Amino acid sequence: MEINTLRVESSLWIGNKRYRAALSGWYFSWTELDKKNREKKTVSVRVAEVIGVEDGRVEIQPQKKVEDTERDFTLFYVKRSGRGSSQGGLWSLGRTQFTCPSRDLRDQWVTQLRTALKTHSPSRPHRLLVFINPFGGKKRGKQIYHSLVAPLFELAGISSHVVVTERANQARDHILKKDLTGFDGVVCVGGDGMFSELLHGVIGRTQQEAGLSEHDPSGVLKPCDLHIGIIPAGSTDCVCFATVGVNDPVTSALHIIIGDSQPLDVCAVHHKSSLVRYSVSLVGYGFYGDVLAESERHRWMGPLRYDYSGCMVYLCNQSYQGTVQFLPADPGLSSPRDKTRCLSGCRVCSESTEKLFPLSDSCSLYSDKLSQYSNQSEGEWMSVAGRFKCISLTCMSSSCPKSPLGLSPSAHLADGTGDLILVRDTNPLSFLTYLHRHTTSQDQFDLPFVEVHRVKAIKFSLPPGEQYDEDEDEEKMDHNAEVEAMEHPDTVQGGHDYRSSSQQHLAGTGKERGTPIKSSMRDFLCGVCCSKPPAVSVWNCDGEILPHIEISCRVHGQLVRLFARGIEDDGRAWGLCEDSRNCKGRCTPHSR
Ligand SMILES: Nc1ncnc2c1ncn2[C@@H]1O[C@H](COP(=O)(O)OP(=O)(O)OP(=O)(O)O)[C@@H](O)[C@H]1O
Repeated sequence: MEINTLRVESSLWIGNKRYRAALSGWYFSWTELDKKNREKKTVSVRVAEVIGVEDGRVEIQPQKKVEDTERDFTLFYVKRSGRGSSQGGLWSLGRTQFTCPSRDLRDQWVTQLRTALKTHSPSRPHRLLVFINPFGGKKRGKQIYHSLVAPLFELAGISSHVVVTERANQARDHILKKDLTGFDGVVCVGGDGMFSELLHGVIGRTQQEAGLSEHDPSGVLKPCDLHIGIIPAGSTDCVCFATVGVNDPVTSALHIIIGDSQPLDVCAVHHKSSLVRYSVSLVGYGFYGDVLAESERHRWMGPLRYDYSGCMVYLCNQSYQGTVQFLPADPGLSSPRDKTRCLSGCRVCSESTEKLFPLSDSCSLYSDKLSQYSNQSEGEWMSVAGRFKCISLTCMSSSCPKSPLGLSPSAHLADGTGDLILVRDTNPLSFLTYLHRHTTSQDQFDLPFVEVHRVKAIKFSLPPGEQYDEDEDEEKMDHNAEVEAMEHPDTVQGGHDYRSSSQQHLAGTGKERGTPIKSSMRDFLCGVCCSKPPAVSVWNCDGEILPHIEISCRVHGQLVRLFARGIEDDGRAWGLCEDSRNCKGRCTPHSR
């Protein structure tokens, strides 16, 4: 065996087959040899994707079994198992047992592989703070973590501190208030609601420590160091799907272990001068707000409630008046209709990093950076007024299993912009065409009543003279919450109320609401049976109803980092890119 810093090579056996194994640079590979020493098939594993190397013959599933045979070692690594299927980004744990000619050689291989791992994969987490929502999705959070994820963390030498939540917002409060020294990241086992708790905790904590206010709508926020990991176990896992490409606990655990890092834009939503919420996927008014408000009344239906409510709200055929002002993003960088996809290693996003943080050198820590627009000139605001079926702002494609290309197929995860989609009032059939196109590969923006803009910020206001009395409604809302508590004491009990638990957490405002569904807005379905349709809708902010209608939103480029790498291009779904100016082989054109 030749050992130097560049290359390690020797014969190894897998079962009774002989291989030539080599560790060189970034790869460990083994090539099968026949009796005449001719090379057959080669398997190559990136060192950065090796999960662990163990002495002996080791199994970890269904439970850990170690047979400490002295000439064997076992390699665990990331295996891409979904190629060519609908599960493009699916990863599993690969395991290969090697037999060496001698014990000495076995020890040398194990040492060299472990050293290579440290050298080529320096940003792996060592200690994680894990929050499990025991009630999320099908209530399998604890089981998913302990049976699928914890054994992988143990194998990779990651120590984790686990908190099983007992109330809504416990994870957010823990991150905001407790000592987090020594943790390299926070992980949630749950759905989008749990992710949102971690998002608010991590952003709030970072701003607190930097002495920055979150309430100034045009303020600068500091990007967060602490990475967020998502183990999908909710009824809606859209953020996981949009950043990993698949909702699978093992795939997400493997991304966390190898220390993948995906920056993510975050939209801060303000009402006047106070922060309402942060969003990473959808801030939507009209149809999407109404569907959420309606679905809250049918929680007992489980995930089916969204389909049911979608049909009901569609039948109501509502539209709403308002004025949307927006600050366009630089059209020279990218456009929502350039037919590219933001995939792993996206060039538009990496070029945006230099633009977002021009003063920091690429090696410096994110903690030294402040998010964009701190001192850039803002550009000119534009304005569109009218009657809309829906108004949506999304910071990512918002793809999900039901809509594989998403709300805005060419949106980017980390370019500091969001896509504003305005769907003007139209007849029910045309609106159905718009909705249906989200489930196919047809262009939903290629319709005369739809416009889409890539933006840095937006403001929404009601028409002059039709200002909505939010204060009065808030009073009604509080009153309603009290009435509801009296009528249903079993469902509205302090912190243990699961039904109301997925509601508003207003980071930093100190204001938490009993129920966010405003009394006068609840009746929007009356359009079906009575003649007076409601004048206003509600905002759906990543699956939560906002307590305000007149809001402003600003996109903060790359404000947080996830343990993910974006959707990997499996060369199947999107075809090949040849000359698109923006993608250069990274953002490939989608199949339209
Ligand atoms: N122990 C708990 N009891 C009640 N609520 C909790 C608890 N832990 C977390 N929550 C809240 O539950 C909400 C929903 O959780 P999560 O997103 O994990 O599941 P989900 O099934 O996808 O939710 P939803 O159906 O609302 O999309 C979150 O907003 C979170 O704040």
